[in-house]
Amino acid sequence: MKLFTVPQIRAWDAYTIAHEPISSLQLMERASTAFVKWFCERFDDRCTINVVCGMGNNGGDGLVIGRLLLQKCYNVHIFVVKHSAGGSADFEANLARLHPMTTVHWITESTDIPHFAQQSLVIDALLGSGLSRPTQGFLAEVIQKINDSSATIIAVDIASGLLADTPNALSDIIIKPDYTVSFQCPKLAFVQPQSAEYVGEWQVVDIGLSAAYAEATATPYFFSTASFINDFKISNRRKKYAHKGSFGHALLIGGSYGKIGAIVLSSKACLRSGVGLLTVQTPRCGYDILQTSLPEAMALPDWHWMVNTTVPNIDGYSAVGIGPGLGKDPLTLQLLRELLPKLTQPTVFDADALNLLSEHRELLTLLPPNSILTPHPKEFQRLLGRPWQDDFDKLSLLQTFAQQHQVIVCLKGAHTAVALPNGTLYFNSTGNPGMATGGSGDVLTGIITGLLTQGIPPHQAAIFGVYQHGAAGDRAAQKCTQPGLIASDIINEMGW
Ligand SMILES: NC(=O)C1=CN([C@@H]2O[C@H](COP(=O)(O)OP(=O)(O)OC[C@H]3O[C@@H](n4cnc5c(N)ncnc54)[C@H](OP(=O)(O)O)[C@@H]3O)[C@@H](O)[C@H]2O)[C@@H](O)CC1
Ligand SMILES: Nc1ncnc2c1ncn2[C@@H]1O[C@H](COP(=O)(O)OP(=O)(O)O)[C@@H](O)[C@H]1O
Ligand SMILES: [K+]
Repeated sequence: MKLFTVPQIRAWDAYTIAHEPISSLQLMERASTAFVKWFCERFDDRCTINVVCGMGNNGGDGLVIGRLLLQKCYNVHIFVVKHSAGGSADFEANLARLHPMTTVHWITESTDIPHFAQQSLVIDALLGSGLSRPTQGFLAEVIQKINDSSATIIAVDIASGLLADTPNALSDIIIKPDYTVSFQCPKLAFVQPQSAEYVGEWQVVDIGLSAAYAEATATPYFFSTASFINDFKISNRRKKYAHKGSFGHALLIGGSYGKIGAIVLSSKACLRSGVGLLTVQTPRCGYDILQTSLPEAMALPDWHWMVNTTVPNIDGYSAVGIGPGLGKDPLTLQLLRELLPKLTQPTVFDADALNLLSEHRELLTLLPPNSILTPHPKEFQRLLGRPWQDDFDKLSLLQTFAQQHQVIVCLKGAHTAVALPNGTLYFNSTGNPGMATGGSGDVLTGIITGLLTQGIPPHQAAIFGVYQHGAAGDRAAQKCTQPGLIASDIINEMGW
């Protein structure tokens, strides 16, 4: 799914209105109907609902939502914050439609702000994507009062005061919703850690904006949904006469004394991704551990007891993964230095392989094009050599890094962002905080190395691998709960 900026979404609305054709008033009705459908599936008519509206089209949505809920016999109170002399045309039209049904409570000064009771619901329709400046005055006071209440808050389209495509100032006063129900496509802010408290649990509802516009409009941002991933057509079917040679031979290099588990986890995940053969280079202290815990893998023990030091003969391997548990010993650095110019096969760099690259930045120029790097935010900061100002700055640095080095970077975390060498970014839709546990990233390295080994092109291996890793994590969390989840559970749930 493509992610669009606010100006693009506005153009998308206008294109749909012109080409469907549909009036903007009807489009508002359609959007609000989609919201109400979502709402009624979750909340019954025993609750008290406060719809708090502004005077733009987001407020217009609020008025329609209020009317539709009244028609469904919900207990609805409608408030309008008078932040400008007149409302948008669609707001005014819907205000007129509401009058025979109920009284609208106008908020014109601080003393008009109601108390929102603990058990009630607040539908936030103050400001949407038309936010043009920070909230102030009694509008900000209303937001503060809603946030201070214990009511359940549901934002219409986007939380009032939250900027969709650019960072907010720390001092901005913004609704902190429990849920955001957004129209047609997620906003960029929804996949940034810094906006988390201003988004809550979010869901996109389809309001039937033009498919032709979406197809024709370019964007660097994508959201990897199930249907998007299915379009890759990466099959889980194996041909009847397939043999182990049909699925490639992976080489994983990693582990050091005390961190052999990391490379074992990667190895297990690599095997489960479907590779024909797997060879694992570990220091000698890892030999018995690997052979015992994973008899399916072949071991290539380094002469050194504690760390990897030897550049293996990489001829014949379909793909390479290096880093989990690797350590940063000077002898291992030497290995990496000598390995880099020899690599002709697709390669994944993770963990200490990335840290060594950060500490010896001249090595970055030796990365083969389309290599896949899988840093967590701290590792990415080390690769950059400097911190970022905010999440949007981070995204732009990520795009630039991928373009400059012609590599694929999977910046891990909730909504892992995969940056391609052409500057596009794919935000992942799967995964859960249960995966914030040691070894989860090692599993990802094994999965992506395994996909590369089977001949899947690097950009697909990265996006698909990240998606499937999160999906396996979601299945694992269903079984073990989020706190109970460990990295091995992700491996046990792998399969596509
Ligand atoms: N057909 C469509 O387009 C559809 C649109 N849809 C809905 O429309 C929403 C976007 O609507 P919108 O563009 O009218 O913007 P919205 O956020 O309601 O506010 C704009 C008003 O607020 C004002 N204002 C801004 N910032 C302010 C501040 N800090 N403090 C005070 N005032 C402030 C601003 O004033 P101005 O900047 O002009 O001075 C203007 O008067 C979108 O999120 C979705 O919910 C859906 O129905 C689907 C169909
Ligand atoms: N809150 C979260 N939501 C979704 N996925 C997460 C979350 N926290 C961590 N993950 C995933 O778990 C993995 C953690 O990787 P990493 O930090 O490298 O762990 P390790 O080094 O212990 O293997 C990443 O793939 C990341 O996307
Ligand atoms: K809103």
